[in-house]
Amino acid sequence: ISTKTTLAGIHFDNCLMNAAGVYCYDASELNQIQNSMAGTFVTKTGTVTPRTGNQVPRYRATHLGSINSMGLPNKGLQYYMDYISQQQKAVPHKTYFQSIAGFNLAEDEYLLAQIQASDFTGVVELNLSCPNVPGKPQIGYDFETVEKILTRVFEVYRGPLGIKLPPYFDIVHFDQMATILNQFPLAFVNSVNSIGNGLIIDSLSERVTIKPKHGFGGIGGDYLKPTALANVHAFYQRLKPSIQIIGTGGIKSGQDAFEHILCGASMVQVGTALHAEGPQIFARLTAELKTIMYQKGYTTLTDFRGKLNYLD
Ligand SMILES: O=C(O)c1[nH]c(=O)[nH]c(=O)c1Cl
Repeated sequence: ISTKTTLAGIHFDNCLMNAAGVYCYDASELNQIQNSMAGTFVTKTGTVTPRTGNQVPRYRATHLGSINSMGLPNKGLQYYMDYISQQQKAVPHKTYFQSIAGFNLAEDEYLLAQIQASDFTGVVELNLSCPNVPGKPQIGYDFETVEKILTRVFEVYRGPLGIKLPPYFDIVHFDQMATILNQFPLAFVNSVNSIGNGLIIDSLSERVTIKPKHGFGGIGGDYLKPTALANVHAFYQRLKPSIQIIGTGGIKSGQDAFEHILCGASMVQVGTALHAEGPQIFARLTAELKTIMYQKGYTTLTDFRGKLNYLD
């Protein structure tokens, strides 16, 4: 029984990995993912220059998930490129993901030009969905801008590249986004990022739980799972077969991973639960997923990927 997968024509021994932003801020955290059962890692979204991010407390977990308004704290693209360059030499049989975000089209072009000019042989995840940079809109909800960015991106970048999208909540939005995305040679679409601008309250103290943005922040975990599964399946149904799906949101058990794959995911990313449990979670999730596959008589992910049944 194998949980291996292929994405962008590249083989991964395991379909489980971290979600950008969790356990991937610096070399210490990335080493822990690298030394876990995860199939690979994605870096914290890298920007043109390092960022300290928003004021703490900026992350809070509840028994049902998490809220965060980190504000894109990161070491800057070059730090992550240097780390991946080192890992490509030290552990060459794995392929790594670099998450990036520019604050405008020029920055997107600059980041991609830097990667193109480097020895990077991995996969780029362009984050179009950070909800927590005050004053900056969620690009993923501005369809015209998404199309403009992707047009330029594929004029300048030639390697495998996918995008991280916010969750959508309207069937027509799935249709409109899929129509736009199907124009481009995307390697994948990663659905979903956190549900933007939720609010979790401590009713005892009658206060919000994180400092930035009056307590508003991206929602992850159990709260997010039904939305994540819907976005994974909606895009799986609508996108051309060459654009694969990475499923992110609400994965804390082998069953959750199984459900994302049943909805069409080729790779699954773990955020909130990884933050709570640590990198040993990948051993647990892999074992649980294999047990489910065994019980159902499946030996590979292709036996059930995308084969969700309807009631009609
Ligand atoms: O506040 C953040 O750093 C953040 N937080 C999220 O929940 N998703 C993102 O894409 C980012 Cl960039």
